Amino acid sequence: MCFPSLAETREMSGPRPVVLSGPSGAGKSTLLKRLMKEYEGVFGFSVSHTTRNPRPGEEDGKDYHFVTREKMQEGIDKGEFIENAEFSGNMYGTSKSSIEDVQAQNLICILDVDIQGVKNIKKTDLNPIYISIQPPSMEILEKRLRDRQTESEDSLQKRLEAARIDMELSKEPGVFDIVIVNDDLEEAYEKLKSVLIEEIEKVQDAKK
Ligand SMILES: Nc1ncnc2c1ncn2[C@@H]1O[C@H](COP(=O)(O)OP(=O)(O)OP(=O)(O)O)[C@@H](O)[C@H]1O
Ligand SMILES: Nc1nc2c(ncn2[C@@H]2O[C@H](COP(=O)(O)O)[C@@H](O)[C@H]2O)c(=O)[nH]1
Repeated sequence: MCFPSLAETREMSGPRPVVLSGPSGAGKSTLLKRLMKEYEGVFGFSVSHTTRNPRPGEEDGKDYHFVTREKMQEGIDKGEFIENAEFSGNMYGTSKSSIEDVQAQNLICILDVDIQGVKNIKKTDLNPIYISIQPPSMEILEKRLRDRQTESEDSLQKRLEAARIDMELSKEPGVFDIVIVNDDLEEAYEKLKSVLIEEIEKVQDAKK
C-alpha cells in the first residue's frame, strides 16, 4: 500500500489557515478587509458567532452571526465550536462549520480572534499561521477606539484592560509566528502581505 508523504498530506488538506489576533482597535479588520479586496478569491473569512449587538453597517452572516446567549450556549454544549471566549461582556466563538465552509472552497481561512481564542486554537489540530497585530502604544489604541465611536465608555474600558493583557502576552516567545506593529497602515499592510505571500501564491497556482 502507498501512503502520502507529510508534505503531500498537507497539500491535500489545502492552504494553511491564518489566525489574526491583537487588541481591539489595533487594526485587524482594516488590514483584513484590504487583503481580501486585493486578493479576491484567495481568502475566506471564518464568520464568528457573537452575542454583542451589530454595529452600523455590519451584516448578519457576513461580519458575524449575531446570536443570543442562549443560542450560543446551546451550540457550545452541542460541541459545534472549536473555541469560544467571553470578551468585553459578550460571548464570541468560532464554529467548526465556519472554518469548514471556507476550507471546502480551498481558500485560506482567516480567523479574527482574541488572545483566549489563540490559546484555545493551539490545543486543536488546525495548524494556522499565528499573526498578532499590535498598536504602537496604549495611547494611540485608545484614540483609535474612541475615534471609531463604536463603544460605550464601559465597553471601551474593558477593551483597554484586555489590550494591556494582550500586549504583554504577545511578547512571549512562541505564541505568535509574527507580531506586526500597525503604526503606518501601508507598512503594516506590506508586512502582512509578505508573511502570507507563500500561501497566497499556492492558492493562486492551484487555480491556474
Ligand atoms: N495604521 C492606522 N493608523 C490610523 N488609524 C488606523 C490604523 N489602522 C486602523 N486604524 C483605525 O483604527 C480603528 C480600529 O481599527 P479596526 O476596527 O480595524 O480594529 P480591530 O483590531 O479590527 O478592532 P476590533 O477587534 O474591535 O474589531 C478604525 O477606525 C481604523 O480606521
Ligand atoms: N475568541 C474569539 N474572539 C473573537 C472571535 N471573533 C472576534 N473575536 C475577538 O473579539 C474582540 C472584539 O471584537 P469586536 O468585533 O466586538 O470588536 C476582538 O479582539 C476579536 O478579535 C471569536 O470567534 N473567538
